[in-house]
Amino acid sequence: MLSSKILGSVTKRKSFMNPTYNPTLLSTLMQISSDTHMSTGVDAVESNHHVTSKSRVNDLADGKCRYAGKLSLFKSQMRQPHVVGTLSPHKYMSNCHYSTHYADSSTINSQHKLLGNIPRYVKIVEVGPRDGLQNEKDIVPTAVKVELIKMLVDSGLEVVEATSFVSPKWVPQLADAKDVIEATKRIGGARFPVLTPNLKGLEAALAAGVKEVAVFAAASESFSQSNINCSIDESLSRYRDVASAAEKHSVPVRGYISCVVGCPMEGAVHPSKVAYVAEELVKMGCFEISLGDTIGVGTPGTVIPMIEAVKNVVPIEKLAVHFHDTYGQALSNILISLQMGISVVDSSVSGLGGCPYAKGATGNVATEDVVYMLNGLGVKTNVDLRKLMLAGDFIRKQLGRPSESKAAVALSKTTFCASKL
Ligand SMILES: CC(C)(COP(=O)([O-])OP(=O)([O-])OC[C@H]1O[C@@H](n2cnc3c(N)ncnc32)[C@H](O)[C@@H]1OP(=O)([O-])[O-])[C@@H](O)C(=O)NCCC(=O)NCCSC(=O)C[C@@](C)(O)CC(=O)[O-]
Repeated sequence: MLSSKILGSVTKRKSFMNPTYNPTLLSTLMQISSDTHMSTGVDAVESNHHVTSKSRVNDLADGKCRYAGKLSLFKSQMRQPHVVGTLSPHKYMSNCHYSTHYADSSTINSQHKLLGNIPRYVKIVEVGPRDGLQNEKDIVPTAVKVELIKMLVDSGLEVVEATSFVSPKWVPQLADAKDVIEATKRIGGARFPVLTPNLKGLEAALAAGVKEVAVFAAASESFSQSNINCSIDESLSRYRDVASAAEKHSVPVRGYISCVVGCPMEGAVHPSKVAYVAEELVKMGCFEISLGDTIGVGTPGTVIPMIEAVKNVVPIEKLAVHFHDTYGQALSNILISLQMGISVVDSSVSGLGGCPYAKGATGNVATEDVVYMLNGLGVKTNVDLRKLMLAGDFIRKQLGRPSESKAAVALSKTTFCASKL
């Protein structure tokens, strides 16, 4: 029902991109595209290209040939050089604005129809230092983890999941959890939750001075066994103990659910299984439930029914989404989740990540890509994309491989050199 409300017009329209059939939608898309490109264009450090583009948008807004005009503007912007600079702070920290301004009232109306439910503010939960680095082949030095966390906080992220108090035999990459937490006390300025799989983990986290924890269950039995060595119900019983002990220390507990649409061993996961675990986690006191597509197989077609099932038992305000991007579906899944009323998104700088117990799963959706999309939608995040990219650049250099963020790669590349044209 809801899925047909949200997706109905998409699936029914044959000529989606043809202005003859759907001028309003095309106009919306062109506006988003042109504004998004404009935001890239604003980064054209030494050129005034963006000024020209912006005034042309404004001129076109009241013109008769709106669709044709915007189409040609879009095309011309696609051809235009965007000298976006490199990540050297000198060039990159220029006068960039990654925001979107809508001038055209007709597009605002159509946007309202398509994007009306999207929240004005989205809280991003940065999971790179934990979810990202837990999966690295080589153990990342503590000092690098701490510098990364510092840079992420500096970019404006208000929640940075720092590490896990799990068995170092299972996840040796995070065996330095205590030292990382000690260092976060000097950083301040954000919340630094950690994962705790049992009372032992909680006790160690509390002793280290942690102020917020997360428990992690699964909607698939096989994944629960391979990730935490117990069944779903056994894990829920452990987490009840963790939650009640945490409550005594006034420490908030977040709940994760892995494999919300698919499991690497069992295949498709029924939404009712996710709803069951979500309800139990809320009953034990979790303030937020993060719905994890651990292996990144979801599409809006499977994510919508899953969220519908969960929101029947858990208020939507308590839900967060956590998408991996294995199949390139993460941003579309995030967009649909926002349309359904969710306003908390987990992501990982530079697209780091994967789960050591989910073979083949690639990283989380890149935080840079999420912020870029949200900026394009005019949704506030309080994250400075330039500074975030510096954090991404720092960690990718440390790891010795390129960023998985499409936005970061595009924005940091000099794709054309204006002087050569
Ligand atoms: C849950 C356990 C501990 C069970 O592991 P187990 O082997 O069944 O536990 P055990 O109670 O038999 O203990 C075995 C040993 O571990 C020790 N131990 C036991 N607990 C702890 C602890 N907290 N901290 C430190 N040490 C601990 C314990 O003391 C003992 O040490 P030994 O006596 O052999 O020397 C283990 O399976 C584990 O640590 N698993 C962690 C797995 C993990 O971290 N996975 C990745 C995070 S989840 C994820 O990434 C998904 C998510 C959240 O991002 C969302 C998504 O995308 O889906």
